[in-house]
Amino acid sequence: MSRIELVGAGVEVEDGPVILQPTTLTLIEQRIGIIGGNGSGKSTLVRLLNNLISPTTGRVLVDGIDAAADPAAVRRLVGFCFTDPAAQLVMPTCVEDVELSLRRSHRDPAQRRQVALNILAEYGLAGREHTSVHALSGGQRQLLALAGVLAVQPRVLVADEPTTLLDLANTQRVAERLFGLDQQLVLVSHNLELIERCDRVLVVDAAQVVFDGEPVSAISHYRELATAATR
Ligand SMILES: Nc1ncnc2c1ncn2[C@@H]1O[C@H](COP(=O)(O)OP(=O)(O)OP(=O)(O)O)[C@@H](O)[C@H]1O
Repeated sequence: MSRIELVGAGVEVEDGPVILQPTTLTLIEQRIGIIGGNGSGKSTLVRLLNNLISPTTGRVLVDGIDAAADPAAVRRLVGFCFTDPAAQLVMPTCVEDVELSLRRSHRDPAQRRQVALNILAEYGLAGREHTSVHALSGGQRQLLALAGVLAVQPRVLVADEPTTLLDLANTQRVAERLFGLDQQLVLVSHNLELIERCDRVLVVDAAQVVFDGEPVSAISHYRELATAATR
C-alpha cells in the first residue's frame, strides 16, 4: 500500500473561511472511506491528495513525495475520479478517451489503440469503442472515467462520490470495480453500504476530521451528527 501523510495540512481561502482545519493523519489502509454532511470539507480533504488543491498550511506527502512541491509526480501516483464523469471525459469517443490517458505510457499509436481496446473490454465497454461519450448511460460514463484513470495504474485511486449519480445496478457495477482493485482506495461517499466495506473511515464535520476508526462506529458517529443537525 501507499503511505499518504497529512502533516498539519489545512486550507484557508484567501480573504475567506478555513475550509479544512490543519489535519494530521497517516493513511496506509487499503480502503479508506470518508463521510460527512454536505459542505463539511470532504472534497477539500481528498483534493489535497493529488494537489487539485494545495494546502495553505502544512504538507501532504504521498510515498514521501510532497504533493504541492511536485504535483506532476504525485498525480502519477494518485488517480482522481470525480462525481460527474463529464468533468474528466474530454475526447469524442470512448477509445480516444482511454488513449488520451495512455499517451505517455504507450507512445506507439497502434499499440496504444490495442491497449485501450483491451481496457474498454475489461470495463464492460466492448462494442462501445467508437461511441460518443455523450451517448453512454451514466453508469457506463462512470466506468469509462474509472477506466481512464486506472489505465495509467496509479498506486492510489481517490473517488469523490463516484456512485452519487448512478442507479442501483450501476452503483453495484462501479462498486465491484472499486472494491476489486488491488490499489489503495480513498472513497468519499454518501452510500453507507459502500462505506461499511472500508477498512478505516474518517468522519468530517465543520472543516475537520471528527472521527477516525472502523466503519460501524464511524457510521453511528455520523448518524449522531446528522440527528443533532436536524434538532
Ligand atoms: N474556493 C472556495 N472558496 C470559498 N469556499 C469554498 C471554496 N471551496 C470550497 N468552499 C467551501 O468549503 C466547504 C467545504 O466544501 P467541500 O466541497 O469540501 O465539502 P463536501 O464535504 O465535499 O460537500 P458535499 O458533500 O456537499 O460535496 C463548503 O462550505 C464550500 O462552500
